[in-house]
Amino acid sequence: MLETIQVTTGTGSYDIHIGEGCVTSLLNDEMQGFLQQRRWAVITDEKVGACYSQLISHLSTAVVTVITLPAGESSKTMEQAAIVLEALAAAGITREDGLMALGGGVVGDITGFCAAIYMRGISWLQIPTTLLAQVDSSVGGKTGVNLRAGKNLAGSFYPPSGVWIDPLFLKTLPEAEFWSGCSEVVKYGLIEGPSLREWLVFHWEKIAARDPRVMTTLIAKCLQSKAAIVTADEREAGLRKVLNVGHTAGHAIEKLMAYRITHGAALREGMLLELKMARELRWLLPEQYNEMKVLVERLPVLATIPEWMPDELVAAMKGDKKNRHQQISFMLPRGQGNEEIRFIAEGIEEKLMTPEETTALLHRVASSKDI
Ligand SMILES: O=C(O)C(=O)C[C@@H](O)[C@H](O)[C@H](O)COP(=O)(O)O
Ligand SMILES: [Zn+2]
Repeated sequence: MLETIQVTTGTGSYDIHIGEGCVTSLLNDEMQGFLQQRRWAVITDEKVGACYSQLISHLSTAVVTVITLPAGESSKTMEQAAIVLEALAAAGITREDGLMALGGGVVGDITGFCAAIYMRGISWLQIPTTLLAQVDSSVGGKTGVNLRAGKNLAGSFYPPSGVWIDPLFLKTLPEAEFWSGCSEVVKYGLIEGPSLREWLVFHWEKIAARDPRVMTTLIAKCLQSKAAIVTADEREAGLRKVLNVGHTAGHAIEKLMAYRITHGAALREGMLLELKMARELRWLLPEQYNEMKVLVERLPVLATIPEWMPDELVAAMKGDKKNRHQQISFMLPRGQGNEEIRFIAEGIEEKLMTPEETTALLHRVASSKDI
């Protein structure tokens, strides 16, 4: 059984297919039909390539080359993208062919970036194998690489022509990668409100056990949320910024840790820090803050993160691409009493705080012990 969710944007529309075994069992006729439409260059990484070498060799007769990247965020660079582009040219990939990203978020981001610029743009396909990529980064068309100055600073919006999600890939995912993806899941819980949060709490044990049925529903819930947001605002002019909850602080932590920790490990700490900012501003009632914090804290601590000097955090956040007018931008939850909690881009649209006030708040929150 395949579930299909459509993403429609100004640049066209594409389908996200979710189904147990839709890739790993190679039984799905629709997927086979899709793959026969053109020749493909598969882009993967060392870990996925080693784990799924048989699958890759049987994927399709239309696969003409396999390009394998070193695993991990530290390979999401311009240098690595240049290596991929040269390999595509050497393999004779043309505009009529396509790139197939088989792997996690790093593989997807680099593949999409290369697809956007190779011969000024060729078709590409996402086959995400990690939870993080399945619930988040494979959808929405954000592609890119990191620069020394910060995370995802070079890239483009370049949607794939299709996304095929097989929850059975999660069976072989290392524990740390699994929980990294769960950080993005919890992020949807914060954005979507109490009903998704209650669903997550109720199913937490089954999620932790990677129950395939529950994981399929979970992925669909997250992507229904993301598809609606991206359909309404592909280019992140407004609404889409909500997907960056916890990310201003999270990206700064990743950068300060030289990308040696997972995105989800940093996101967990980033969400806690940003929730705390909202509490300090009294934008959340104590019980609202607690309910959200307790959900984030269900995630295991995935990395020992040093206690950052607030100055270092502020300096790292100053490079965030969401910033405007010297102002660090955060997506903070705001709710009063029984009012629905909504996220606002602090300091930008509503001009709620001056840059100095934001920095002072960050100092207060980052230097207090109970982050
Ligand atoms: O799709 C989006 O939009 C997101 O912000 C999803 C994030 O979870 C993801 O980490 C994204 O890559 C962050 O993008 P950036 O624009 O903040 O670099
Ligand atoms: Zn993210």
